[in-house]
Amino acid sequence: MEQQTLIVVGAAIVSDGRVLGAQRAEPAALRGLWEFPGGKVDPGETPEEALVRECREELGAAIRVLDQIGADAPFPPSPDRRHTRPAVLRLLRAELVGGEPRALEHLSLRWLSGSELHTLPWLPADVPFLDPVAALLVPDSAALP
Ligand SMILES: Nc1nc2c([nH]c(=O)n2[C@H]2C[C@H](O)[C@@H](COP(=O)(O)OP(=O)(O)OP(=O)(O)O)O2)c(=O)[nH]1
Repeated sequence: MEQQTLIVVGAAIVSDGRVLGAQRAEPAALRGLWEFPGGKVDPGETPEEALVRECREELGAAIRVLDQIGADAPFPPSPDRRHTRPAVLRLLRAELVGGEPRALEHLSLRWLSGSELHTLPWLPADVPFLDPVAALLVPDSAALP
């Protein structure tokens, strides 16, 4: 039987021209790399519901999901085999509607301008999304008051 594709949703939360980047704590092979907050869509959940849940759990914040950025990007099984199904990363633009994000499960969080976005080591699946996300941001921090 063919395995169903695992959808991982990430949130490009944009506020004041910056996007929220999150630094992974685990697994060891991914520790220190940057990602968009989010996670796997659970059975019975829509991708949007999963993203709202993940942001509440990981950031302690409420978001509203807007539209999808780019197309689903396939990525390989996780190095620790926590998932072995074919997987795609779906990036959804979102806005904060409640609470200030906190690093409840990440090593750190940063609000990134367009130029800062490209200076960090991202998970490989995220790299193709950086240019379309940067287009939504102020070009660099110096441009902000
Ligand atoms: N959250 C998130 N995961 C990403 C991104 N890019 C990327 O390749 N991934 C990968 C890393 C993991 O292999 C997988 C998501 O796993 P996860 O551990 O964040 O998901 P989860 O919270 O649902 O995990 P679990 O502990 O319930 O198993 O997707 C991204 O931008 N955000």
